[in-house]
Amino acid sequence: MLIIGIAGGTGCGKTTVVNQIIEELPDKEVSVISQDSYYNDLSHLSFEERGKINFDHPKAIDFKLLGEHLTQLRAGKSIQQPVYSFASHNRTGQTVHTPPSKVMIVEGILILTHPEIREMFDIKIFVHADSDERLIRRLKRDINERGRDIDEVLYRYQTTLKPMHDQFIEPTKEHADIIIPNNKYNTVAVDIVRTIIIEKLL
Ligand SMILES: Nc1ncnc2c1ncn2[C@@H]1O[C@H](COP(=O)(O)OP(=O)(O)O)[C@@H](O)[C@H]1O
Ligand SMILES: O=c1ccn([C@@H]2O[C@H](COP(=O)(O)O)[C@@H](O)[C@H]2O)c(=O)[nH]1
Repeated sequence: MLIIGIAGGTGCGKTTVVNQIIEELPDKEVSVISQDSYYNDLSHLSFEERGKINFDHPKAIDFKLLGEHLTQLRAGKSIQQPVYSFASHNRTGQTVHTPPSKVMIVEGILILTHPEIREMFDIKIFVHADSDERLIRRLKRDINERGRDIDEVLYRYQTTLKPMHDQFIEPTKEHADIIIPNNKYNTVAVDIVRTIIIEKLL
């Protein structure tokens, strides 16, 4: 099994890059795990209380469960990946059956901050886009797809997102084996990563 970790600040294009990489690859051979699925279970809190959580701090992530799941997958066992709802800031209670595959891609803003999780990746990738570009993309995406308004996105950006990015996320770039510049769509980098994966699948 080859486990690839793909990190980078919000809006840098991680999900887009992952989708581009797997587009032409056989479904059964490559699976994706999103760090978003491993936000802590916040069912004990009200919607208002959940909305005040700092979702950009490493403590917001259930790294224990993510580590257990990666260990199970490596041992050839399937996992039940939780499904997360950005609209309700919580796990939905549903899960996605995720079997082990030859290549597992794990993507998320904070996945390279945790030493033991980092150790589990055979290849570590950091996707880079400038912060103004990321903010523009985040505004558009969160308003169109995640049920947010402009005030919510800008408030979160100023209070937690930017400080947490500078403190925790940007420094993990130094752990990366590959840095993908993604201010513009980067088909060359996507092709290179796909080639590495195809070699593993042969
Ligand atoms: N290279 C790019 N150029 C322009 N827009 C992009 C690029 N990559 C991603 N996007 C757009 O930016 C938004 C955020 O991308 P996404 O892949 O969800 O980022 P992330 O998963 O890193 O938060 C999406 O609406 C996506 O379509
Ligand atoms: O309930 C939530 C949980 C997380 N967020 C924000 O999501 C991003 C991480 O996701 P990306 O897809 O990498 O952008 C993170 O910056 C959190 O602030 C949220 O808004 N609500």
